[in-house]
Amino acid sequence: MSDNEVDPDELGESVERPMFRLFTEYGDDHIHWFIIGLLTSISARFLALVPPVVLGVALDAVFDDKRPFSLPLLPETWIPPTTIGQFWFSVQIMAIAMVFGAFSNFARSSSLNLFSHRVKHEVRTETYQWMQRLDMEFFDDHKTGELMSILNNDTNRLELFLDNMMGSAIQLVVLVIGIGAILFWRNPQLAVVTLAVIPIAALFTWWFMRRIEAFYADIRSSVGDLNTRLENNLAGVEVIKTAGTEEFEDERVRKASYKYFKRDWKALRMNFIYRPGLQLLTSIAFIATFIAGGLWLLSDRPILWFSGNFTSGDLVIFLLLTQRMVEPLTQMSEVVDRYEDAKASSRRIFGLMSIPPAITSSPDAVELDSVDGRVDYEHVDFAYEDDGERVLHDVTFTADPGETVGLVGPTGAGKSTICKLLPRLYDVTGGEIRVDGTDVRDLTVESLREHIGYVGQDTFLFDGTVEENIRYGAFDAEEAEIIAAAKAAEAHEFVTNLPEGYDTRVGERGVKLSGGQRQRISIARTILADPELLVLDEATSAVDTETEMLIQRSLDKLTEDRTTFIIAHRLSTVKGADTIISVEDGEIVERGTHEELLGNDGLYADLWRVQAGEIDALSTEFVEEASRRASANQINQGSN
Ligand SMILES: Nc1ncnc2c1ncn2[C@@H]1O[C@H](COP(=O)(O)OP(=O)(O)OP(=O)(O)O)[C@@H](O)[C@H]1O
Repeated sequence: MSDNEVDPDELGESVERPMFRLFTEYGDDHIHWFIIGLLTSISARFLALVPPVVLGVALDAVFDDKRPFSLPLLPETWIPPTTIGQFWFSVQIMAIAMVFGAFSNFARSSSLNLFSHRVKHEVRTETYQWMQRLDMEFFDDHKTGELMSILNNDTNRLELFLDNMMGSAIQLVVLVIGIGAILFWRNPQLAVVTLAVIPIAALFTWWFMRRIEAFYADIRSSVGDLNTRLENNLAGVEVIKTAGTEEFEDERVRKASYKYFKRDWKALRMNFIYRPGLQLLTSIAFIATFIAGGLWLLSDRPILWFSGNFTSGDLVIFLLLTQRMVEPLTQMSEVVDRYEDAKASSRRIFGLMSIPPAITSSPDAVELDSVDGRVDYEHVDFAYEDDGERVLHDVTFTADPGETVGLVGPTGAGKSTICKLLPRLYDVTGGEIRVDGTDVRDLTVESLREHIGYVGQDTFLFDGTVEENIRYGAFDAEEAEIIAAAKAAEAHEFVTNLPEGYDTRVGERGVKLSGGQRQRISIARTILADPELLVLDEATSAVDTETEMLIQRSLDKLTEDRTTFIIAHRLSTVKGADTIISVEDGEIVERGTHEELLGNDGLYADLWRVQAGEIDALSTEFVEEASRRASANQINQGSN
C-alpha cells in the first residue's frame, strides 16, 4: 500500500449528507417520478383513512341518530336528507375511497420503483465510469472483491431504501398527520391520550438511529472483505485444487463470513429491541384509548379531566385509526434500518467518487495525431510508492522511428515498468518520456494510448467469442480484416479447428483456450488495432518454440515499420532487435546489438550463455548476483 493510498471507506466517513447528495446529484433528472410517488403515497394513505371515519360518522348518524351526518371537506348539499340515503351514500364513499386507494398504491409503487431503479442505474454506471478512470496505482492497492461490493451491493442497498422504504416513510408521515388531524377533529382531549406515544416513539427512533449507524459502516466493509475472499478463491480455484488447500480456504472463508455474521448480528439484535419496542408503544396507545373512551361511554358522562360529548362512533374511529398506526409505526424500524444501511452505502460510493484520478490530460494537452515513432526516455526515475524504493533509476535511451528495442535482464529488473510508463499507466517520478519530441504528459491520455499497442504478460481475454476478442482491437473492422489479423498472429488455423470457429466462446478470462492460444488471440487483437508504437511484454512466452518461430515471422512483419519494445526472457526473440538494452536493478547496464553485447561479455553475454546451456562459462559475478537475486525473491515471496 502506498503512503498516499486512498480508501473509499475512510474517505466516505467525511462525506457530508450523503443521502441528500444522492438525491440532488442522481435524483434530479427523475424527480418527476419521485413527486408522483410522493403525491400518490399521500393520496393512498389519505384514502385509507376514509373508510374508518365514514364508518364512525355513519354509526352515529345512521344507526344511533346521535349526530347529524357530516364529514370534513364534504359540502352539506351533497349529503342525502334520509337515513337510508345516508347509508348508501356512506357505502359509495367507502367504495370510491377503496378503489382510488388501490389505484394510488399501484401508481405509488410503480413511480417510486422507477425512480429508485433509475437512480441505482445511474449511480452504478457513474461509479463504474469513475472507477475505470482511476490510476493503476488505485487498482494495485484495492481488491477486486471490495470494489465489486461497492459497485453491486452498495448500489443495491440504495435501491432497497429508495423504493419501498422511502414510500413507507412518506406514508408514515402522512398517516400520523392525517390520523392526528382526524382524532383532534373528533375529540381533541382523547386525541392527546392516543397520540402521546408519538413523541416517545420519535425519541426511541432517534436513539436507535444513533446506535445502529456505526454498525452499518462495519457491516458494509466486512461484506467487501468477504467478497474479496470469495472472488480471490474462485479466481484461484486451480491453485487451491492442485495445492490441496481446500480445508485452509474453507477456514479462511469461514472466518471472513463469521466476521460478517457477527457484525450483521449486532445490528439485528438492535432491531430485535427496536421493533417490539415500537409495537409495545402503539399497543399501549390502543389500550389507553380503549380504556379512556370505553369508560367515558359506559359512565355516559365525561370522566377524569375530559369534558363534552363522546359517542360510540367516536370510539370506533379512535380504535380503528389507532390500529392503523401499528403497522406503519413498526415498519418505521425497517425504514430507519434501511436508511442507515443506504447511508453507509452512499458514503462508500461518494468516498470512491472523491478519489481523483492522478493521470489525466492536462488542460493544454495536445492530441497525438500522426506518429513518426521516435521515443526518448530521458533520465527517467520511477518508484511505485511515494517515498518507496526506486524501481527505475536514470533510464535514458532513444528508439528511432521504426526501430525495435529489446529489453532483457533478470526478473524484477524493471523491464515491464519501463514499458508501462510509455502509455502512462504510471507517471515517471523523475525525468521525462517523449514521443516524437513531446513529453507524454503534454499529450492527451486517450490519443497517446490510441497509438500504443500493448501485449502484456498476462494475456487477458474477455468472456465472449474469439471474434469479439479480436475485434476489441478495432470495433469497426470487417470480418476479412479480423481473419487477416488472426492469420498474421498464427491463430487462424487453431481458431477454425475450434467447435464453432470464430464464434467459439472463450470462457471467463479465456479459460477455455490454452495459454499459447490466448496469447495469439491477443496478438491478433493488437495487429488489428495497427498501432504505431508497440510493446510486446513476454508476448510469446506461453507458446512452444515452434509456434514462437511462426509468430516471430509475423511479428517481424508487424514490427518492421513501427517502433517496438520487446521484453523477452527467451533471448532468441530479441536477437534481431536494432538495439538491445540490458536492465539490472532498475538501471541500464549495457546497450548494443546482439553481436556487440556478446562481444561486451557482460550481463547479456552471461544470459545468452545460460540459455545456450554453457553454465560452466558463466562469470563468477553473474552467478553470485543470480543467487543474491534468487534469495531476495524467496524472502519477498515469504513476506507476502
Ligand atoms: N504494481 C506494482 N506495485 C509495486 N511494485 C511493483 C509493481 N509492479 C512491479 N513492482 C516491483 O517493481 C520491480 C520491477 O518490476 P517489473 O515488473 O518491472 O520487472 P521485470 O523486469 O519486468 O520482471 P519480469 O521479468 O519478472 O517481468 C519489482 O521489484 C517489482 O516487485
